[in-house]
Amino acid sequence: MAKKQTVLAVENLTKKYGPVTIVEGFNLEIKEGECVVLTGRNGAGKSTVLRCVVGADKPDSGSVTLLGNPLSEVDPETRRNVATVIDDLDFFPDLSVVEHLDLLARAHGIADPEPVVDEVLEEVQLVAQSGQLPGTLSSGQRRRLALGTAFVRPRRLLVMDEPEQRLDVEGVEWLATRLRQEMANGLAILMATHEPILVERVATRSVRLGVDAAPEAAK
Ligand SMILES: Nc1ncnc2c1ncn2[C@@H]1O[C@H](COP(=O)(O)OP(=O)(O)OP(=O)(O)O)[C@@H](O)[C@H]1O
Repeated sequence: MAKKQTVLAVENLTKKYGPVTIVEGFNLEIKEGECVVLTGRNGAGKSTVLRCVVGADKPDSGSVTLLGNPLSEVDPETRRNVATVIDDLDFFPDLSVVEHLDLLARAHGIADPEPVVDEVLEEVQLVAQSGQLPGTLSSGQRRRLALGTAFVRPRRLLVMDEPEQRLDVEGVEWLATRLRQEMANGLAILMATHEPILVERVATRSVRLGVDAAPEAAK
């Protein structure tokens, strides 16, 4: 069997805010088809790690490597392999749901986005809302749109911060199933979550951050 490629490697990452050390000496490796879940109490540093991984925040020391290239230096082609669902507030206010998905797909080189956009709209259950502007969606529908944007574009690594937020029970079940499919297709996933269903059904490994952190058994 072919050896699985390492998609993300984090080595010895340390991040401080002012004098306070939030994350110290953090290491992580995620290969294709694996999902690592970050758990821990509020303020433990989960989002901080994710922000450093996607380049939204700069670590004080340590390195983040994506598909073998240092994240700080990676070319746009490599960066395009990272899909993120960190926030669902930064939509274009004047673009409809379907226009958002279409734009995202085209921006990432999908020449004929219609089939994948239609499929994702169906899956995130926003067909009836496809012509609406983001500001008119319910909070759960906005989260569904944010998740949809990750699935209309090419991706090797998916980074998500509490993707379960504002999803209904069926939505969380759908997400768990969808993420398992993505892993079967070789996607690497890193997510922070407080949702036990995602930890139990999706995680290959969970890593607990913070002062109460204790090593957790690999599943
Ligand atoms: N820009 C910042 N300036 C100062 N402190 C910050 C900043 N961003 C985060 N922190 C602090 O870093 C710590 C970790 O925050 P982080 O958002 O990573 O936690 P988290 O584990 O994601 O928490 P939650 O489960 O509540 O989402 C917190 O104590 C927070 O107050």
